[in-house]
Amino acid sequence: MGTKRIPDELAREIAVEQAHVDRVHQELEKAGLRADSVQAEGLARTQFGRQVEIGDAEGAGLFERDALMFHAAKRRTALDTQYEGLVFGRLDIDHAMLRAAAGSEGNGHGSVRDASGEDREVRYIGRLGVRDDDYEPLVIDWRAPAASPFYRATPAQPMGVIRRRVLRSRGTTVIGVEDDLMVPEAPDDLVVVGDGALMAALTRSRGERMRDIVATIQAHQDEAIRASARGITEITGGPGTGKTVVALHRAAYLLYSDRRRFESGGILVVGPSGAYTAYIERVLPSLGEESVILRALGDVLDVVHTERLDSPAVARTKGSTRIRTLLGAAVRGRVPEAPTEFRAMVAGRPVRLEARDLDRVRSQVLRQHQRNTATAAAQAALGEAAWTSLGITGDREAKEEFLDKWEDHLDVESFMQDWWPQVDPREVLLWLADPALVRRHARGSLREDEIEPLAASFRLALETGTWSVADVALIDDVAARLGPVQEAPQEERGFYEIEELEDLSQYGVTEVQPVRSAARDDGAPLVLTQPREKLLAGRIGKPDEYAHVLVDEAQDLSPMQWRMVGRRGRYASWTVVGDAAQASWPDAAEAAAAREEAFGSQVRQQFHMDTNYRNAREIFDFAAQVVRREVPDADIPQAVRETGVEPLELRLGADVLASVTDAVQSLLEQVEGAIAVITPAAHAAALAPAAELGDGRVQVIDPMSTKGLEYDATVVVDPDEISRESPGGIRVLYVALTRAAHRMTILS
Ligand SMILES: Nc1ncnc2c1ncn2[C@@H]1O[C@H](COP(=O)(O)OP(=O)(O)OP(=O)(O)O)[C@@H](O)[C@H]1O
Repeated sequence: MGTKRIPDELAREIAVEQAHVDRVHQELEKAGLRADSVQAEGLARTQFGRQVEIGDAEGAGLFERDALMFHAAKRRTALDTQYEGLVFGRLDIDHAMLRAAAGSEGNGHGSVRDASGEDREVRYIGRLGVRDDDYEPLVIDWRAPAASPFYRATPAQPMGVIRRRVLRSRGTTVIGVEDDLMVPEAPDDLVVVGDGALMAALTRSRGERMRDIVATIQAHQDEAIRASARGITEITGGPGTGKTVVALHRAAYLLYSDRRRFESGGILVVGPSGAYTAYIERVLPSLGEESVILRALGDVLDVVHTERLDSPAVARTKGSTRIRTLLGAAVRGRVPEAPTEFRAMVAGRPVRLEARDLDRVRSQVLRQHQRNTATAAAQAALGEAAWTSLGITGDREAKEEFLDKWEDHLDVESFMQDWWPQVDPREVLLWLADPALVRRHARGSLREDEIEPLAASFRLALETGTWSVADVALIDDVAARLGPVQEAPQEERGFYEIEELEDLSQYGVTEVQPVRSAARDDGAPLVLTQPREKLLAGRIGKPDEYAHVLVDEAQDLSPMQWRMVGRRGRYASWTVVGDAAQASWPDAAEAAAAREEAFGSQVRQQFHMDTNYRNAREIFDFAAQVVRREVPDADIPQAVRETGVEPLELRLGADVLASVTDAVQSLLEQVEGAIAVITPAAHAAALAPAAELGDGRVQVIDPMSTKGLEYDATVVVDPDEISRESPGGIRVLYVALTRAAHRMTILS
């Protein structure tokens, strides 16, 4: 590790690095001017067919591409002003050392020759690759093979690296450097400053958003990031081991290594909550990648967005595959309010079909078709049944005439509209607000004590106009059974009319009343104020499919949620991140089975993370002790950082808000960043005002919503109640106790 030097020396080193960073930016400005004319062509080439060069840092195409990509990225995100510096690393490599180690001629990667010696090479590492007019690399993309020693070199295996330096910048200004020495003694011309970049990064205060770790990725993390894109990559490890951040860097790496496949096929990242997606949303843009889709479990469908959670018991009923019996029967059953009898004169013959006949036809059609795409099949089958009901045998001509008339008959057409309507999958769930219907369709697959609470949850949806997070997977399941809702021909016409009308704006017509969709039957304008309308807003299409699916906090997906995510990754490779000891889904075996089904028989590779980078050792020891009591086989990592401050255990007074306020006030003085008050539902209302403390630095949050998040400090309120209220029990408490980086106060 490095030794501290006098500030003068640090200033000189910073000035050296600043000169290089300036040069990179000058070059980029030039490249920017050039890129304007070639960008479109260059990007097109990247997407269609120059993949051969990727992975070869020497390839001219790579750098050309990178400069172009950078240009695009610059326009989109202004990497340097919003994030932490385009150039963040420097390697000083000694090729003689490398030759001695390998017994061969170096690795031949593109290099910047150092004037001080033939064998010395300086290599700069950055968020994207840039080269100068002579195609000399000024910065190498962190994902290129030539950047790999930056992450993999260790004093035991230096890979030719003498000194690894991390540059810290603000905007385009270098404000600090931190060195790690890979050889026992630095050569005289190499100054070593700082105590190592990792510790410096870990000690910093936490903001509202997760930061990338591109400057300090550790060797074992790098292996998972650069692992093969094929099959299923599982990343496990205890709290704070960097699973999430590693997985996100892996997404950026996959885009780099096979841009054509992953940009056009898409990468989907699924996380537990909206708070989680908001927390991680900066990481990929800070690496220059914006094409990844982030979705919380309540947001997987395009038209339903929800954060509302069911009670644990109802969520458990909805998450289990047992509910599929109910959903299947509901989809195959009668549409409530559909007519139960058909009567008409067809081809001069009186036809009468009773409920029994109608049911038989429906069952027969649904054995072979999805309801929403089977209207024609249902009408034809009904015609056959109608003819049979007349009891006429052997008269083929009469039958043909009858079926011809049947096809165009107005009574039949209007009957079909009521009997075989297009069904939105969400309506099926609303039918289940009736407990009698739930009981009938469940056919014993649900316990009696599950039925009324389940039905009540759909009545609650009808009252509030909101779905729950667990409902989303049910809607998706029903949608897969029903098939896509077919748009009525009139609606299509309405749609075109609107488009045509929109053209009128060119002629000065500014306000357009769309013909159909903006008016309800009673003529009132369509404003989604009715809960039912809110619940059914938008159209549920076919699920999008992705080339790669990344699931974080995978231990929490219910079996039904695995099926939902699985529908989006049927042809995908996967990265799956989780820690069983933090699970809130109680039935691990059932979830595992659903997960296996989603993965299919693809090859597996596994990576295990065992260093906790988040929690100070004192905080993590406390949490580990708690979880070990009930989960003896929990995967417990080693925390790397100490603060010398033990968690503070205090009594929760009768006035809970006063107790929490005192604790928060004290923490506000000790840390600079975000503080969370993690409270069970029982105290949530009383503690809401605590969010007003500390100028937006304090958040009051329930334990489940803290999954994947972290803070400088936390106040964990009533830990016993936290484990009592959740079916995950102590595991959820363990999550709550592992969110703080620097300070934790527990109010028992
Ligand atoms: N190599 C690294 N350099 C700097 N910081 C790191 C590194 N690895 C991890 N961290 C930091 O450690 C913290 C925990 O990382 P992360 O949230 O990815 O862990 P996790 O394993 O997903 O945790 P949990 O399971 O508790 O949600 C983050 O602040 C992350 O930035």
